[in-house]
Amino acid sequence: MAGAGLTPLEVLRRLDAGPRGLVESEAQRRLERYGENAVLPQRPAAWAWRLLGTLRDPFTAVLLGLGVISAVATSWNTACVIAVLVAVSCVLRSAGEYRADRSVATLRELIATTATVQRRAAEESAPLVREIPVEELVPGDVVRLGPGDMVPADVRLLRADGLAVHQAALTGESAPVPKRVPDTPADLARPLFDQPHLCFAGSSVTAGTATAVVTATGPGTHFAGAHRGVARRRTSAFDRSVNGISWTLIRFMLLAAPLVLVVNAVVRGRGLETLPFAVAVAVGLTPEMLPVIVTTALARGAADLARRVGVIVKRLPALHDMGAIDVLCVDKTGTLTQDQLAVDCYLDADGRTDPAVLHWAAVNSLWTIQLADVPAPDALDEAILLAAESLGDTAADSADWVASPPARRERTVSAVRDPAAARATLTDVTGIDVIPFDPARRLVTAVVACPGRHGVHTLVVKGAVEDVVDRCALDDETRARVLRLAERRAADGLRLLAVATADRPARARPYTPADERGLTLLGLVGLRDELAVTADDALAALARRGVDVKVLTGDHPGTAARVCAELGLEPGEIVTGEQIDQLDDARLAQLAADRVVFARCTPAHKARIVRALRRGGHTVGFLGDGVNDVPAMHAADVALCPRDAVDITREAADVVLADKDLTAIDSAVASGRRGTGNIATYLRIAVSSNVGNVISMMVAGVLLPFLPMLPAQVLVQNLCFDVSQLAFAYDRPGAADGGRPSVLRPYAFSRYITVFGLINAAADLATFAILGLVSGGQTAFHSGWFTENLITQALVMLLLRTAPGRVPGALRWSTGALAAVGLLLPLSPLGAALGLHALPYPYYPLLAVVLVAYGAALAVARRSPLAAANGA
Ligand SMILES: Nc1ncnc2c1ncn2[C@@H]1O[C@H](COP(=O)(O)OP(=O)(O)OP(=O)(O)O)[C@@H](O)[C@H]1O
Ligand SMILES: [Mg+2]
Repeated sequence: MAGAGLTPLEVLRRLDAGPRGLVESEAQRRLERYGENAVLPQRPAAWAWRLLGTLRDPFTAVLLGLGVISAVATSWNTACVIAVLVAVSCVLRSAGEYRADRSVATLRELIATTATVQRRAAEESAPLVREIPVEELVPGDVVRLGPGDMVPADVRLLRADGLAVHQAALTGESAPVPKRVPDTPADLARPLFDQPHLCFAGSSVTAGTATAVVTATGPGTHFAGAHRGVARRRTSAFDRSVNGISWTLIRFMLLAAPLVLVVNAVVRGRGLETLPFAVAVAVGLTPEMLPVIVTTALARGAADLARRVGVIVKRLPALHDMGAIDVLCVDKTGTLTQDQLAVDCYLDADGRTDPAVLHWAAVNSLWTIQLADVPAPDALDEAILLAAESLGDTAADSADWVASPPARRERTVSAVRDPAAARATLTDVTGIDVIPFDPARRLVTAVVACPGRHGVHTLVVKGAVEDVVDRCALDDETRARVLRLAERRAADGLRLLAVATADRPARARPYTPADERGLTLLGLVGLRDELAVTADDALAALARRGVDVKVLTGDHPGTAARVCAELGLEPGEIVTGEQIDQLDDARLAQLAADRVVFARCTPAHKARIVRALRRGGHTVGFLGDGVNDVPAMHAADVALCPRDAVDITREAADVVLADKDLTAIDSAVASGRRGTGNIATYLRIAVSSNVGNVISMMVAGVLLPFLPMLPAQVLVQNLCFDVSQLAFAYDRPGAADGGRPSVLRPYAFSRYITVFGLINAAADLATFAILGLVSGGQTAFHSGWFTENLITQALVMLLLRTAPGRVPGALRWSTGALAAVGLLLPLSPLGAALGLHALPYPYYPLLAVVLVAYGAALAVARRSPLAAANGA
């Protein structure tokens, strides 16, 4: 890190920067030099880079390998055709990706994380403070930090005021660490992350403000260093299916080519002259358009989602995974509910209304917000303060804690019907310390000094009922009574908090969770949260699609059950975090699959449940909005969040819902399934006909005294197939495909391609027989087979798509063109160049007979159980 032991001025000088900020033109130069400030650099926008990026997939690598072999064997025709194939594939893919990027770009801006930077228009201009996308930060930039910001790069503080940062992503330490500009030169003996004047990318500001100079950006940051080479997430559903099948095919192809060589050598005594032919067969067997189809199908889906329902797909494979999910786990507040809480009741331990309970809850809320300097006040604390205000507590005036939307304010005021209970104002008490909320402890404690009580500190604790009650000095009977009361109110759908206090001798030492003991219980505060408007429709739609919804919440089991019931989701028996702790992974996997609601979950529980479900063979999505959902989001196949989720949650999400509407999830699932359906159709059809062709080429190679097709012919035919099959990216898969999760199942897939590959080979062999009858010559044989192959391919494309009914335009055109090329190319000069020529007339009616028989065989086989589980 630049300048750990230097004074701020020395650091600025080293970075060739000043406290007034960089000049814009210089910042631009540095951006070009250092690149974007992104840990995983965004896909470069330049065309050349895009094209290079598309060379990385396995099929292209295999094709290039085969091209090199052909060039070495001086088979220039083959090498040229392969080069054309690679070029077509790369151009089409990058065009698809580019279109997809463009369509989400505007939406992406809505959710972009920004940094507050201080820059100057020219050398002598006054500094201007403005927001820029984090990616545009450069070393030497002067940035401002405030509560809730992600630290945008590695920075060195120039000024700091009460700054505390959360650096768990770097150190695993969950408590915020204070940061300041030291008066004396820094103590270099301390570990880097403990240096008080340095903050690092990957951490977030929990309190205070600062001005700092950027010392390193993007790949140069410590965060990037720590995460280099570490996969961000485990293999997703996409990797498992599409990539899995790709590799199976590549292995198959690598076997087939040597087999062709060996068979020809053994049976016909041919030597290395069959090498170009073997290479061509290998190329023919590769579904090299798969990456193009995948990109085009998914990019079209993503663009359509962005335009129609405001869904941002951050990485394309996530859309495939959306189509594959069969379980969607959701957090409750802010997803199923609106997170617009309003106080409904405040009760003492006996269930009687007691304003003192609300008062102390408000003391806790006020000082939590003030002292912990939380980024954005919790909706829960806002609601409590508003309710207290309407009771006469003057919190809102004296402490500008938050500006609330008027609608929320009104609802709260009308909910509190006891204005006579005005109490001592909140600000009479003075905040001393706070032990911030922690989703594992489920408590927050404010330590305050009350007027007129010298030498006494009062701990005010509020949190989940069970956790607060556990820390109170209560007899068993009272304890049971309070828990029963909580259960009754939770069953009404209220979100409940218990409030307790304790007096302690005043002290200077900071307070810790160990002090939260021997409390006096005051009572409960109940809050109501409206259900999200479209949540019930969304759940019903997902159920129709065969996606199980599970609720993973930190809330009370009763509250969770009630919310589910109101949304039409049968809650069944509820599992609690405590029960989860008793289970080993296997039992948890079983339980997680069977049950619907999991309450009192810590972030770790949520992640464990997701992992258990995945281990049980499910493809899992997780929709969450809070910091406490991030571990589960990382564990899931695909992570979703609403647009107003906190920065780091949006960071973790693959799919962001820009509108409040949860039914957008259903659209995303449908779109994912459509994309996957098209990919599956392509794979089934392309691979089964390729397999058929290889079988017939092997057989023909053995039977004939000449090569059954010249290498260039194999490749041109393959190029025609590939181009026509691109139409599948635009197909509408059958309605049935939308009703269940779309996963490519390798076993069903292999069976399918074997059956249809054999039918295809049978048609080819029938053609050979006819060709043998009509004319025996090598050129006639090549031409006849070429025509037959292209037409059968067009037939297969029409007959084996999953969707019944109308054939979309793109497919009609491409199959028509394919058949026309098959019939006409041998008649053209280009055909002559490839060694093809017109066929004798008697051939055509015979060919028609073969084609009709082939079409009938396909139609029958399609209805058989062999094609039923068709691999998608
Ligand atoms: N600001 C707060 N002060 C005190 N207690 C809180 C606060 N926020 C949450 N709690 C308690 O902690 C529990 C867990 O809350 P948390 O927000 O971690 O759970 P969650 O899983 O996000 O819940 P949800 O599904 O409702 O979003 C809540 O049920 C509540 O009892
Ligand atoms: Mg939550």
